Amino acid sequence: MEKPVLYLKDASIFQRESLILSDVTLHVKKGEFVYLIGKTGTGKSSFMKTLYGDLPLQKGEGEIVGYDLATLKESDIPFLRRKLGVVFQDFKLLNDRTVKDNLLFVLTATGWKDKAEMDARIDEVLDKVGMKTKSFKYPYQLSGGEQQRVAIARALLNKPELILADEPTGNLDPQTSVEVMEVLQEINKNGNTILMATHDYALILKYPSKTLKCDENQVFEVVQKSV
Ligand SMILES: Nc1ncnc2c1ncn2[C@@H]1O[C@H](COP(=O)(O)OP(=O)(O)OP(=O)(O)O)[C@@H](O)[C@H]1O
Repeated sequence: MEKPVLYLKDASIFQRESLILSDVTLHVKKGEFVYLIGKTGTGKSSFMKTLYGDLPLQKGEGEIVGYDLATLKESDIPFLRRKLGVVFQDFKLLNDRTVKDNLLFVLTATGWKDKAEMDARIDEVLDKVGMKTKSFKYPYQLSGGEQQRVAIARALLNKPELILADEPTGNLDPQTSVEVMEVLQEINKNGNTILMATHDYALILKYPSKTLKCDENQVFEVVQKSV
């Protein structure tokens, strides 16, 4: 059996001393699209932060893209993040540079050297999200949906083993949310594994997939009907 991209066993998620989620056990396999849902404050962001190394896993077992979360060191975090693509609600693009330069910044920071290879990779990821013709624009010249598509392209640059998307449609109107979701669906069809935190139930109904729910300090899988 192929090793899961992510697994947690009896894991607890804390914010300082407060227990946010306890006894979390789950697997995400290569190629899956998994939703993480739950009301505001139930711990979705804390859960995501633990996965990308922003919060330590203090109790239980966890492995993500080959990294042991319980023994993760500060110095491992940049390497872990290279194997993950993280997408945030507020896009987090650098406003003082163009789309292309936003992506070049990441490639340079992650050790790419060859200019032609960098250009080709940028073209490739922008093409995947339908933004190839806008590489010269500044983020503030783009709509929210376009900015999020650029952020998704940025997440794809280093061919991540897992994409973590924390409320990627949270700042977008319903129509634009669907457009961004179409991009994520397409990427998933091409083999990318995606874990997406959301409270947009309309999207889940439109694009049904495995769904984990945070509630009362627990995470459990729900069947679509009871979402
Ligand atoms: N930096 C922090 N320090 C202490 N407690 C925090 C911190 N961040 C979040 N919390 C608490 O942890 C709990 C879970 O918050 P979290 O942001 O993970 O929830 P969420 O489900 O992602 O909510 P939302 O949908 O509003 O982002 C909340 O009770 C919150 O008050």
